[in-house]
Amino acid sequence: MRSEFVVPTDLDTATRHPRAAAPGEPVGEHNPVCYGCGSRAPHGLNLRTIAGDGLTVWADMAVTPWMEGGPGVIHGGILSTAFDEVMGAIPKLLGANAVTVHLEIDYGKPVSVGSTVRLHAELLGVQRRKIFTKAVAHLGDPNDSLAIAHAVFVTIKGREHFSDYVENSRAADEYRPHFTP
Ligand SMILES: CCCCCCCC/C=C\CCCCCCCC(=O)SCCNC(=O)CCNC(=O)[C@H](O)C(C)(C)COP(=O)(O)OP(=O)(O)OC[C@H]1O[C@@H](n2cnc3c(N)ncnc32)[C@H](O)[C@@H]1OP(=O)(O)O
Repeated sequence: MRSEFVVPTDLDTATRHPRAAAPGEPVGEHNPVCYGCGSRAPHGLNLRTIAGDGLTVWADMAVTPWMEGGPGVIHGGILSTAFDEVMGAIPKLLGANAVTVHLEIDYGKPVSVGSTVRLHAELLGVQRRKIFTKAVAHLGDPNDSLAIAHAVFVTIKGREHFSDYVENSRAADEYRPHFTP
């Protein structure tokens, strides 16, 4: 599948954080009301991302009727969200808080409503605050991909980054104590 994503050659060393989720364990939600991973997000994807070996993660997503775009197939934006979410778990394996600055998707085949898609993401490299990732969506054979995604995440200081927005959160009452000086 065609992709023009470029990863720098002068990468930093990247290692798994000693307290990162062990392989086979859930990486955990970064916000309980997150549209992608939040267990309390009423209309969300509720994705449960699992740590893989090394700097990899995976998640399964059942493609349900509300996800429809073209007749009988998933909307590309939903798949894009799922990719963003799963690749967004890679910084957590590094012990970092990070947000997406760049996301691109190559859609290779339609994804049927009723199927269960596996999304498998890996770290491509780290350079300063930038974290480069790749993910593949497939139905069981990673070599037979439905779509491929690439993303760049940039590390942030969570408290500073979200302080102007936290009052808009559904969970503002829970967050507010962490943001009060
Ligand atoms: C105690 C309680 C605390 C609780 C806290 C909660 C913890 C939760 C933690 C984590 C939540 C994760 C949530 C994930 C949700 C799923 C993923 C999403 O949907 S994320 C939403 C969409 N993304 C955004 O809203 C980002 C918007 N962008 C920004 O805010 C800024 O761009 C920011 C802060 C990320 C960077 O801005 P700068 O001013 O700090 O830094 P500059 O210098 O511009 O960029 C740093 C490096 O990144 C490169 N960069 C920037 N944009 C790039 C791009 N589009 N493509 C490639 N590289 C880019 C730059 O070239 C620079 O690289 P060089 O080191 O100089 O080489």
